Amino acid sequence: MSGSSESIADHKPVEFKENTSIVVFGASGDLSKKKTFPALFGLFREGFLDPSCKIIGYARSKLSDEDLKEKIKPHLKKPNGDKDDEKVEQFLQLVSYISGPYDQDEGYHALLKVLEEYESANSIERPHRLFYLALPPSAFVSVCTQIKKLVYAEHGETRVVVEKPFGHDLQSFRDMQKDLAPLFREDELFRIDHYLGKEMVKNLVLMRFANTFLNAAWNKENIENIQISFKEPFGTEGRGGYFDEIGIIRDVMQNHLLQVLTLLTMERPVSYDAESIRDEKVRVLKAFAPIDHNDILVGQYGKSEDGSKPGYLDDDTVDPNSKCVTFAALGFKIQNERWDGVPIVMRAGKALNEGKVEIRVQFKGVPSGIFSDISRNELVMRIQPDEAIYLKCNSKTPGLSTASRVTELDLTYARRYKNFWIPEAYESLIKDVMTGDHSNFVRDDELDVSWKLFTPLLKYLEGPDAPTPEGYAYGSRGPKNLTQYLESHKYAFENGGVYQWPVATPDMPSNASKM
Ligand SMILES: NC(=O)C1=CN([C@@H]2O[C@H](COP(=O)(O)OP(=O)(O)OC[C@H]3O[C@@H](n4cnc5c(N)ncnc54)[C@H](OP(=O)(O)O)[C@@H]3O)[C@@H](O)[C@H]2O)C=CC1
Ligand SMILES: O=C1O[C@H](COP(=O)(O)O)[C@@H](O)[C@H](O)[C@H]1O
Repeated sequence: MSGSSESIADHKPVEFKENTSIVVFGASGDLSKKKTFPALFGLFREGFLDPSCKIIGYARSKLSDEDLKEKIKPHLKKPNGDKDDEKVEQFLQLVSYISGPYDQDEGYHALLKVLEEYESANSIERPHRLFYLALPPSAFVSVCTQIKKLVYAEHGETRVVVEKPFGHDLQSFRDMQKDLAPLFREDELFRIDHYLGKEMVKNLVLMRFANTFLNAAWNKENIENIQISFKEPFGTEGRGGYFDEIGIIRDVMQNHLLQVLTLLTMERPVSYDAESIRDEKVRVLKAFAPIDHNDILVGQYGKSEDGSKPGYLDDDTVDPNSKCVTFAALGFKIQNERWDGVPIVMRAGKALNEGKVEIRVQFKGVPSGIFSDISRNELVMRIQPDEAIYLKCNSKTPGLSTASRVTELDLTYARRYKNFWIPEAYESLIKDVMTGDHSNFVRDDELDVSWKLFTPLLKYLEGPDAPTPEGYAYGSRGPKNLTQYLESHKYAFENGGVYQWPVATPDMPSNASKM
């Protein structure tokens, strides 16, 4: 493992602008169509992808250039969903397709020919080649081996982007890393975790370290508990067979949510550069206590209450006795000076009552005395949908009443920032690859520590003593024991859960806490 600041810092990144070819492996697939090409289009539309670039789709499927263009075209839209036909046509001019195998030389010879033709036609001496692997992980090593052997830019710059999953557990991650590490320098590899490209996740470092009031209170003395929650309103419909081997913990917790948690809990990096940030993320991860198998709540969804939505086990591709976890709440403890004793809950579920990803930081209550039954402050950072940060605080009810009530300091992006382009996660991350900025990509040693943390839990949940997941109805909040689980981690549901965000007008002053 490299994991060292020197290896990347020593190599000053060049920006990929002109002289750039982008090869999308797995171009016939789902990710390419829905995310990779639309993100390249978004960057092109916004002027961040040089019109002199060449974009080549590569996959085994026998497609023509036109077939690929037809496949991706419906997904090339403006952020508001409108079409921009002129821009789409200009973008598609840059795109072509090569059909070839992933593990044999022939397709790569054809690819090299196209790359060299483009580079010589444009008198490019130091080519920039970006290879994006929108492929299942089983193909990563063959493709990377062939890239290195046949299309690596010997006299220019090569960057390789790989998608999660980075292994299935600690051993498989290490095996994959052992195969990939000799091929590329760590600064040439970009491991995408698309949550790191989300606007609110990118805001965490700034919010925490550029605001004295937050920074000063960000510790066990002031924070009662932390929750990171991921809710999706749909099940694994049609993907059950795939999901059965993965489960919700591998799908979003070991990667996306853990990234959020490390950014939320790490110490102040010495600078904003990629290695300083990633060093701190690794440092805090090493302070995580092993996940306690008795401090988890796992669930699997059944049919919706009205019977209209199928349960997880109704999928024909799923083993009828599967104990696959589609909902999990996990308790974390960080054993360092800042966080010792603060309960942290990460929870994620499919087929829930809504789609939402958010962070909740609940502060300690104020001393009793002048107030009775006053709510805690709670900072909510909503990652999606509709980015927002709001701080629930106590304030006098306006008017004659002196009663306290919960209100909020509210930064809702859509209200605060008008006509502002907030890039999609993949747009933002591909832009980072072009500039050579690794801050929002996952380093090898981060993965090693995170797999070390999660592998024992996964082995337990997939082993002979695995608990049977608690059932919950499709479209519900999750397992019935969730509320009790959260309360046992010191989460206080204020006013019995009456508070709704946002509430603009005080309508129930009689219910508010008395001073
Ligand atoms: N889809 C999504 O929204 C997300 C996907 N990812 C990750 O991105 C990667 C690609 O995902 P996705 O596009 O959904 O995957 P697909 O299953 O659509 O595969 C992409 C392409 O890879 C080729 N392929 C499929 N199976 C194999 C195989 N066993 N061996 C070699 N090639 C194969 C196929 O192209 P052909 O046969 O033409 O060569 C296919 O079109 C995966 O690692 C996935 O985990 C990450 C986040 C979200
Ligand atoms: O990686 C994955 O993430 C998506 C959720 O991503 P989001 O950007 O839509 O929040 C999840 O649906 C999928 O199962 C998982 O593989």
